[in-house]
Amino acid sequence: MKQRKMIKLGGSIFEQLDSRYFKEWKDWCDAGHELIILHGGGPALSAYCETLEIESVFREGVRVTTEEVLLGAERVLGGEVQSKIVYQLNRSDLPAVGLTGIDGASIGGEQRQGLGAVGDIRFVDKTLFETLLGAGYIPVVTSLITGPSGALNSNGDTCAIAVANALDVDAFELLTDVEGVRLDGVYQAVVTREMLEGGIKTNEIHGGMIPKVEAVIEASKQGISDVRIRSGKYVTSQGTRVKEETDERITTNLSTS
Ligand SMILES: Nc1ncnc2c1ncn2[C@@H]1O[C@H](COP(=O)(O)OP(=O)(O)O)[C@@H](O)[C@H]1O
Ligand SMILES: CC(=O)N[C@@H](CCC(=O)OP(=O)(O)O)C(=O)O
Repeated sequence: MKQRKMIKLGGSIFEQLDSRYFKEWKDWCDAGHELIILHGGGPALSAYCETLEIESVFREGVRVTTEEVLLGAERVLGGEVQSKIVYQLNRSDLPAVGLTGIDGASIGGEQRQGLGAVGDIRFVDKTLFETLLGAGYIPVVTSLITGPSGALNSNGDTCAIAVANALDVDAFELLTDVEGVRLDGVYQAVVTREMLEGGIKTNEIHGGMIPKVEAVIEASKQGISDVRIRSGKYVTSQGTRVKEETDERITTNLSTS
């Protein structure tokens, strides 16, 4: 049966992504399944800001987005980063189309108070994504969304789970620069939602890992069966899988190479 997978490609990883992922995705698509990619680009945006001597300020992993930072986000996330990803996919025989949440007013929201042009997602209109998927394309989306008076900057992980929910995906995978979620000092192969919530409370899960963990908790609550945070550096990494509530099996092996 045809399955649908959402991959969130972290900005921390896309420059060092294991090229064998393209083969994994090609095999997935060749088997008749569908793929949608949502990408960030936080480090590239911070580098752009540094060049212009704009300070990058984050509050709990969320970038304070002044008007000049927003312009940078449009240039860097929707421009430079996205075209590189789309180019690489096309070159790997994976037909990709780059989009933001402004295209087709596909992702919309409200401005969050106190952080400048940061957007909280209120709706996802899946029409454009479904049209592209139905025509055999891989939508490659970044987390700029439609606000009441222009573009707003959203967190990539939060955006990924919102789109994944709207598209009713079967698998939700976040690729980042670490091999999974570290709890009690160890990268975990399988975790429960309770373990993740505990890790946020104790602060062992912090910074950019917080929106990822919140996204996988939400994915698990929505009943998505295959939910994981995985290293983009090694295609062999199985990462951290969120245990299904009904699944009693515990996997202990965590492989990276
Ligand atoms: N408990 C944790 N386990 C793993 N990584 C963590 C944890 N807490 C914080 N992190 C940090 O989260 C980072 C990944 O988040 P982020 O840099 O935003 O990635 P991305 O650009 O892929 O979205 C890791 O590099 C790591 O430093
Ligand atoms: C509001 C907010 O924080 N937006 C993020 C969007 C990019 C992102 O999420 O990039 P990663 O996937 O690399 O973390 C930012 O400006 O950095």
